[in-house]
Amino acid sequence: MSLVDAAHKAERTEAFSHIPVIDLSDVSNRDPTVRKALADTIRDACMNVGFFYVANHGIPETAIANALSATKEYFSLPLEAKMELENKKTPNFKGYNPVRSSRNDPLSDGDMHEGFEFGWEALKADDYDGRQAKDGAMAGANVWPREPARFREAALAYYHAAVELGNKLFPLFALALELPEDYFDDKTKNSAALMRVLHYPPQTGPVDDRVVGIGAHTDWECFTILWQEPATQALQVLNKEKQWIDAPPLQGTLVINLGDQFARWTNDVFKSTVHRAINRSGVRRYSIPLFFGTDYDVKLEPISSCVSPDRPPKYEVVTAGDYVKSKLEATYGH
Ligand SMILES: O=C(O)CCC(=O)C(=O)O
Ligand SMILES: [Fe+2]
Repeated sequence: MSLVDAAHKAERTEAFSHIPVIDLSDVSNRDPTVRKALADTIRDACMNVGFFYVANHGIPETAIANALSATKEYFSLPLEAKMELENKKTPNFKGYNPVRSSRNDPLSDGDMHEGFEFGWEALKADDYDGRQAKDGAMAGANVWPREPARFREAALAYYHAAVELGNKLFPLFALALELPEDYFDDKTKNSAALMRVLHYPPQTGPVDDRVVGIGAHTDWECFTILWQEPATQALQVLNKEKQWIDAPPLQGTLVINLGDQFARWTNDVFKSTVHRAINRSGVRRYSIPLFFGTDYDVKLEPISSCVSPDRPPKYEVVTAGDYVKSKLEATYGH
């Protein structure tokens, strides 16, 4: 069955009611049969849900624990200290955004979370490899808080581990789209990956739908690798019946969800699914998404096998950088 036929079939099947779990133990296995089987499972999730959990993802628990403890300490600083690096003062919104300053859902009254964002940077500052200089419209050096002193190193160590995982997933996404495994290699040379650490204060009592942790939105890049705090339900994913399906944290897993760049490349064969988060748990919640995009100069043109006479191109062609920049400006620039 062609990709387009498979997409049409998926669009006719029942709305999803749970998020699948995919075991990544074989992510580096070179056996073509094993890789094809893994890619098929990923393809089903990408066409039907746009979200899946990954188990045995290979990111060391210590990298997660260090990033989390530095994040908690950072967010516990006084607001004035955090506001020194407010993201509106930096090119392309690197740095800190306070509670209610972002609108992921343009119709909302501001997201009930604070965050801190940064992009690619070598772990050792003197290993600068020039990648940031290739970001064009999205250029903007990272900024780092003075306190806690270990924040930069802990956050970047996790960032690099997540980018490494992302680099292993691109060949499987290519295989799932019946493309050569190296199809995305020349489009992902500069690691256009943005990471955010997020803190959601608890919202108790009646919650106004216009002020939730993060309002209903799709992500903008190819895919997101999301770590969410154990034991705290907050993330919800919208199915085609407009039902919110809970995506609770599952022990030892990460969530992978597709974003708009993949939806545009694949003419919606891969789904960029709407989601939101609401923290009604009564305690603070933290999460760490890494948004892995294509290089900012790449044009988001539909892949030919995802277009047919009965599935004409759905999106106008834009470059990845212009797309992400316009979304950043709409989300923070008001
Ligand atoms: O915190 C979460 O679980 C979701 C975060 C998210 O959707 C985002 O930052 O785009
Ligand atoms: Fe998101």
